[in-house]
Amino acid sequence: MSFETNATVASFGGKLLKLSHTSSVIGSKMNLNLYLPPQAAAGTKVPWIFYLAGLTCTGDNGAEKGFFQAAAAKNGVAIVYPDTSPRETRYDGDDASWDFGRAAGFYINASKAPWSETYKMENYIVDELYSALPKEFSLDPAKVSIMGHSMGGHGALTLYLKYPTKFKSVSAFAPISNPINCPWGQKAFAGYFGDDKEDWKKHDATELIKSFKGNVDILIDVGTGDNFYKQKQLLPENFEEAAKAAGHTVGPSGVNVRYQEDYDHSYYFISTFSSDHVEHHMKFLQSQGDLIEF
Ligand SMILES: N[C@@H](CCC(=O)N[C@@H](CSC=O)C(=O)NCC(=O)O)C(=O)O
Repeated sequence: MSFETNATVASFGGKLLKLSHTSSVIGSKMNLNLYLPPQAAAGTKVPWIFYLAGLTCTGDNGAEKGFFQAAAAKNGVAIVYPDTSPRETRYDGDDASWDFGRAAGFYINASKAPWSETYKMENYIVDELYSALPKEFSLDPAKVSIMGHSMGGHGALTLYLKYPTKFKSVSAFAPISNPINCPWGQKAFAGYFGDDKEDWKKHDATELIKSFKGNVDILIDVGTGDNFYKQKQLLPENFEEAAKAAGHTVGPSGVNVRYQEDYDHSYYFISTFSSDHVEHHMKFLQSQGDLIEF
């Protein structure tokens, strides 16, 4: 597979590539952004982090408003910003609401028709992009981490917990932490999987942490002024409680949920803490080359 580079934008000494490709998993064209830090220019294979965006987003939201590039350039790490759903194949009702269908792919492989034909964002991330990107760009195939926001935070947590050997570390901003028990998740899972709630549990971070045996050094930030948190769409406490009951450490160096006073759900919140998240991942992704200060 090859990626087409539609634009190259200079950013913090590195380059943001606006890419498209024909996805064999999704079955149509997909767009994404890839930030390559200055250290990648010399051909050094740098570590990289997926940033999974939330409902209504494309790969542009995080790249334009997350402020990840400053910390990524300093630490010599690349950031991949995929899209949030298939775009070209259209189904009845895919635009009927902003929390299901287009731009709401939930990073799962749908099992219910018609979504099951193309809504395979899980395989798109963990198989296709995971293996194709390092073949074409200066990325180390063995040093990959994952983070995300809201629906993308659910994606990051669940993909890490499902595929712990693929990702060195995970973090999340305001993640949907227990989708089977919140309105967003219940709507999406009923639509993409049908009514078997036992099946839903396989895609729920709070359920997955109960039987997870690996490393749980997970950074999560949640704003106390986040309206979606107040409306109980995020439920981070359920994730903490399940982790604790399963014997995992809750707190620094464990499941570390930081409740950030007054912050909301927006990219003002994400950009405030984005460098903390890059630094968190760098504990697990050995830094390449010297730090660069801007
Ligand atoms: N249209 C909605 C608000 C949608 C929204 O807030 N989306 C968030 C992610 S929510 C969970 O996944 C987002 O990241 N938006 C893009 C942005 O750039 O802020 C409404 O009307 O409430």
